[in-house]
Amino acid sequence: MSTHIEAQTGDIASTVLLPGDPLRAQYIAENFLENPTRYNTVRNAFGYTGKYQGQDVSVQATGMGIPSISIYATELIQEYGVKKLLRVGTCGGMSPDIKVRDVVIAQSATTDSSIIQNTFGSGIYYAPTADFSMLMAAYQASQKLDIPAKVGNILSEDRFYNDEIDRQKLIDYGILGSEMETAALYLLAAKYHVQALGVLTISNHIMTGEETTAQERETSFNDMIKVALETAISTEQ
Ligand SMILES: O=P(O)(O)O[C@H]1O[C@H](CO)[C@@H](O)[C@H]1O
Ligand SMILES: O=c1cc[nH]c(=O)[nH]1
Repeated sequence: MSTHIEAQTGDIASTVLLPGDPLRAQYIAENFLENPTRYNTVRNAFGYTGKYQGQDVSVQATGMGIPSISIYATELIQEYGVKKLLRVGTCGGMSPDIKVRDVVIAQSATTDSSIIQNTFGSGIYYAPTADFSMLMAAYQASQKLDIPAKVGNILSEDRFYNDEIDRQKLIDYGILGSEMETAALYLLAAKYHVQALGVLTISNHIMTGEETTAQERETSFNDMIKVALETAISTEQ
């Protein structure tokens, strides 16, 4: 048992999918995993372990934002020996090349969070980066499944409501979209020498105001989940 997860040692697989939303964790467990068992209800941050294609996979809700995912990622790695962490989250499109329902694989995660400065001090602008073997596996999985995926730099923003940020400049420098956790996940994976990747689905477009319907969200969420699960099992030792 860790501070925020009530699982026993061995209850959590070495590969874990990480949605922000606890109900998405439940949806993934109930619709994609065989024989899922729930190992965590602390704070309703549901966690499940089941089998996908015969291999153990867990799914743990992380909540919203860098402070919250940092708690779950740290406890999963340090207390439960998790080695592969796959965020499955929603993302607001920013680039004109990105459309709602697209799947985005986060090659790197720019951030306005103070975690970089708090970790390295001033003067170092560390670039949180995905694990290359997982990135490659996710891209190959998306091709195999015929789910087009865009790969690139995303923004992990500290604030959902943020009027001050210069979004156009970030778009000009190649940022595809904005979410709120991946930079911390990549930073912690580097710190603890484990592997991490963010696979995201574009739920809305921040610049155009376009939204997805509930049905479209379900389909595009399923695409993201399939890519993440295929990545989980293809990179399992
Ligand atoms: O859909 P999830 O995984 O929660 O991710 C995105 O949605 C939340 C904001 O609505 C933030 O957590 C953001 O990163
Ligand atoms: O952080 C997020 C996630 C989804 N959509 C947004 O606009 N922002």
